[in-house]
Amino acid sequence: MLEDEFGRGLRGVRISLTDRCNFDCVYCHNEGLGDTRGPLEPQDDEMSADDVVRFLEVCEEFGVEKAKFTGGEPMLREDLEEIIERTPDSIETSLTTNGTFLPGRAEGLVEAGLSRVNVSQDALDPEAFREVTKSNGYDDVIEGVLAAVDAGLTPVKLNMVVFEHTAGYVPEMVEHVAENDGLQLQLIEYMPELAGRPEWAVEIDRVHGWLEEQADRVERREMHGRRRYYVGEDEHGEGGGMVEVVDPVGNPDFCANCERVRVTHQGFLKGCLNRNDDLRPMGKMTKPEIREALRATVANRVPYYGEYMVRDGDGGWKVNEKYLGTPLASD
Ligand SMILES: Nc1nc2c(ncn2[C@@H]2O[C@H](COP(=O)(O)OP(=O)(O)OP(=O)(O)O)[C@@H](O)[C@H]2O)c(=O)[nH]1
Ligand SMILES: C[S@@+](CC[C@H](N)C(=O)[O-])C[C@H]1O[C@@H](n2cnc3c(N)ncnc32)[C@H](O)[C@@H]1O
Ligand code: SF4
Ligand code: SF4
Repeated sequence: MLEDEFGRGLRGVRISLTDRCNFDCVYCHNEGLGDTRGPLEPQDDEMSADDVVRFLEVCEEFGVEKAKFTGGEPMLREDLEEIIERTPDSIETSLTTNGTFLPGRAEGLVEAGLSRVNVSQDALDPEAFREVTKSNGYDDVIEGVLAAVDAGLTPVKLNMVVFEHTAGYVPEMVEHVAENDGLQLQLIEYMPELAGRPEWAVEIDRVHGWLEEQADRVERREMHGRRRYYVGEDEHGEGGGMVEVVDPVGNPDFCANCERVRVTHQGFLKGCLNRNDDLRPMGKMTKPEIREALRATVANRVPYYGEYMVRDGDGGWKVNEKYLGTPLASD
């Protein structure tokens, strides 16, 4: 396994298949790549299925265990099923989607080899949903979640960004997953680093505190050291639901356990979600070139909080002087 100098191995890759999207969520960081608005038709700059598969075959050589397909909206790619089908068998595939295109395609994704899916659902109320996503897709999303559960893409994780607009809906979303088999909830701390609007953030510690009171038990996941709360279980520890908190903002522990690199829709390797100064092109490269680019990306990865960003003495964060103006070790 490839490893960086902080002892973080490379276990997973997150591949953005497009930056196009049929929603316009007010909080969207688009995996660090700017605006999702624009034409919905396929664009020439997107990696082809061949490019993605060639990269995944190199990942297999290095023992990468998991691939996450994301975007933009990855289901706008008509060749998503083909990409999943051609992913090497040793790599587990999952998808993060807004869910609108799952009805009618969920079973095909299973047949292609997809293991599970995360669906973004920020509220159980159509009006609140419309306000956050700037779309009328609520019914399609609900139908999409059901289609995913029926097709066996379980556990289906509902992704909810917790910020000013949605914080009030947390209790009912927790109840919703506790009452419905096959669903789990992922509460994602609002990340202002790329999206701006820091005033929308809510204190994630208050969410942890509330969940601790509700939970029958709490576990820590190896990935990012994320906490998982189990709620509504019966006396035998069965039933109920699982709620995972994704709390990366200003969290050095989260970054210390981050074992993934990203790929942009244009085929650039990216060592950290929050940085765009470490991109390495890979799109049309040969396998030996991809191997070298991947080695270099991993070798140059540094934990964002706690290493690239350090405390500024006023309770905030500043770029570690060590990395100011340092050209990336090449390639
Ligand atoms: N800063 C940061 N945020 C992350 C990271 N991983 C996930 N997130 C946040 O969590 C969101 C949802 O992640 P998902 O794509 O659903 O998947 P995941 O939670 O990483 O993976 P699984 O739980 O294994 O499905 C991302 O879009 C980010 O906002 C990470 O490594 N760093
Ligand atoms: C960028 S979207 C791409 C996949 C797909 N379109 C979707 O919405 O699921 C991936 C995830 O990032 C989350 N996300 C987007 N912007 C965010 C932000 N500023 N803070 C925290 N999470 C964010 C979304 O809620 C979604 O779950
Ligand atoms: S659906 Fe996903 S990619 Fe599209 S705007 Fe919302 S968070 Fe961003
Ligand atoms: S180093 Fe930290 S901020 Fe960067 S991708 Fe990993 S967990 Fe996210």
